[in-house]
Amino acid sequence: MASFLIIISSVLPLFLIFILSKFRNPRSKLPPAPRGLPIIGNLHQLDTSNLPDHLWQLSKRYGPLMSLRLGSVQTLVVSSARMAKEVLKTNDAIFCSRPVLTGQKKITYGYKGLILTPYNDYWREMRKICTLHLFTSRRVLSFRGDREEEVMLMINKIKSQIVTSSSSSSQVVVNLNESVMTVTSMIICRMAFGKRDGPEMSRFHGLLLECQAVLVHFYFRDYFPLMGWIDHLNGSMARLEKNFKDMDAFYQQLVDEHLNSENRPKNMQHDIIDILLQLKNDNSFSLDLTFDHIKAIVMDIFLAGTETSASVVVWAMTLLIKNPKALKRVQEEVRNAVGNKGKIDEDDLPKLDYLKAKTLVYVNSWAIGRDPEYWEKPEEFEPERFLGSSYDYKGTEFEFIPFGSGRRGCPGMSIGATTMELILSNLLYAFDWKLPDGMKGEDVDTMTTPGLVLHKKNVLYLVAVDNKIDPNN
Ligand code: HEM
Repeated sequence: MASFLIIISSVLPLFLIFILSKFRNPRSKLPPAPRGLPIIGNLHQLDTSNLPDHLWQLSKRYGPLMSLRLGSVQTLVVSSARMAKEVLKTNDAIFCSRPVLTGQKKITYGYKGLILTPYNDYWREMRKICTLHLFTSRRVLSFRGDREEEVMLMINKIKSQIVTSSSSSSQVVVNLNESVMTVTSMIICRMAFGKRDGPEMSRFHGLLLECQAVLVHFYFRDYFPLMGWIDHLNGSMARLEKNFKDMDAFYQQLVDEHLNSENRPKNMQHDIIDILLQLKNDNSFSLDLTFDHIKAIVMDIFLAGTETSASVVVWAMTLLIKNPKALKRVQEEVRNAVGNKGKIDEDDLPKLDYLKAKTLVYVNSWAIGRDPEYWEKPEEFEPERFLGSSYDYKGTEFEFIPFGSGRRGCPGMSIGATTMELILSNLLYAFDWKLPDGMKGEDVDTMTTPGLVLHKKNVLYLVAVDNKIDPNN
């Protein structure tokens, strides 16, 4: 049996969607399901404009374990903490694999990475390599300077826009999605290959966006095996091939630069490509690391690490601007914690209890996070519920699993959590935030777009008002 967490969602640890074997026994008993059509099953019934909400509504009718048929693929949808525990803990070994899908197979060099790789001996060895060498606390700490520097660059950029804008009121409208996405991808670029600037980097960001699109694209062959020819006819396969070739050429160039690194000072040779090249030379694992493995892991880190953290911050700002009381409280906390220091650094984060309770609450907004068996007033934005409570997000409490759980749980949790807290706290520290003229809190929507990460559908534009604290203090 294969399983797959379709939505690596920083925002909505909501529905665990598991794809069962395409070749299951047709007489086996499946959980309740909406009635589907021959051949396409339930595909036509899925409202992808807000899939989590739609699945949640369906789960109220068909139960916390519901089955859906997507073409020839039988799928289970898990929508309660109790069922999540059954799947992720009791039956973790059965459900921790991933399905083989066209876009993912191609982009991951035939599953040479970690995230999308089916559960097998290869995955186990790869997970060991990553856990022992890429995601240790020492390694997370070694990238601290990169994170802090990039966050301050973002804050300074917004400040400079305020200065250069013609407005006399020290404020500017900020596209939060863009600002936050830029800072998270710069942090990951520096971690992964030690640089952030240059014309090839802006091309890379375009390629990465296209890569995410081809990954979640609907390929007929995945759901209707006899109709794979349509993927050629409609250009999907050519588009996938092109993106793979472009990404591969970009990564190969980086690997080559790292191999010819006489010009790079030794103390700068600590990015992920350096580490992987070193491991390749050491030859101390049962699998022979090739350049394709290295490129697949770098790909994973981009796919797993960029949009997740960015999306969390955008959702957090969305909920805060809709809840002025919570916004005021969290800003007071952040500013009281550091006074006039000028910025929040990573040493300050442990002091920010309310900020953490806030970043916890938004990941808690759908299905499992709305399970009335576990949560009082589950749909209300109440960061206070996490204050002084023992909830953590490490996957041991099944009513709350933003980073997944079990053997496939997120190994980048610590990097992800630190990055999002650092960005959010500095945005709240440096600026007062308000809605653009004429808008009210209720006008800010919470619609989502489906994908590897569940993003806010419409861009969040907010007005940043300079709080006159000098970040370069
Ligand atoms: C707020 C940020 C993040 C969130 C919410 C998040 C969430 C998740 C989730 C839900 C999973 C799937 C777990 C499962 O299948 O049970 C996952 C897997 C993964 N994440 Fe993260 N993640 C974040 C940041 C990061 C970062 C920064 C990195 C790396 C630098 C990373 C690397 C990975 C990898 C490699 C996997 C695959 C693990 C495997 O399949 O064995 N994540 N993440």
